[in-house]
Amino acid sequence: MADLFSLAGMQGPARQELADGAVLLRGRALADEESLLASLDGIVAAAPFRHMVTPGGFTMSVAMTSCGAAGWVTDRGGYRYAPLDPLSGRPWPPMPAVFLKLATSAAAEAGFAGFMPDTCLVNRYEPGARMSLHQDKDEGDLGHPIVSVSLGLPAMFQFGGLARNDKPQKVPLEHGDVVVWGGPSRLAFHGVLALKDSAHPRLGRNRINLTFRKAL
Ligand SMILES: O=C(O)CCC(=O)C(=O)O
Ligand SMILES: [Fe+2]
Repeated sequence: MADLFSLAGMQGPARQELADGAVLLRGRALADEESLLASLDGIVAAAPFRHMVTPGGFTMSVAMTSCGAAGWVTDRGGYRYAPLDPLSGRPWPPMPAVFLKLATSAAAEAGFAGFMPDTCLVNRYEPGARMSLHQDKDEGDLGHPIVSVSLGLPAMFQFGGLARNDKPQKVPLEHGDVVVWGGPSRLAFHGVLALKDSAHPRLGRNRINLTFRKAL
């Protein structure tokens, strides 16, 4: 008999509350897979992935690009949102309609109706790449949630509390999963453990993460 678990690919319930204001929507992006990947190709052609440097001088293992009215950048001068891609000196590629529709509808499902992101950070993890525990706090108004879409290789997401030393839960994320956090969880510490090597049928040895935010 087809129950919720078999429909969700034996991964557990389609919707999982991680904390107050934080929801995992399993497989939520799968229906838009083809148009998301086609749009992604367009973004990367115009604004290639690059490994940026932290203010402390470390080169990030995750390669990044952005689309939308601003892009998240880091260099020796700090973290910030920039209206122009520093590589090209031109505006970032526009946010594709399918990106915006997925982000706004997933946010609404998670309880954040009216979310209107103006930036999407595109993260590319190759095997071994990781993102250490951090808070997203470079945005002007922390009243808006974050919508995070996972594509390609599976990863172990860490979702902690509001203090750096709160023990994070380990949340396995797969192709098509969407995590939304805001409200009381907006400043939750989170990160991604080093990506294990394998191959994804559509994205090869890569995990792509789309992080939607209202930055400006
Ligand atoms: O790759 C992820 O799942 C998280 C990315 C993230 O936390 C960020 O870009 O700030
Ligand atoms: Fe983050």
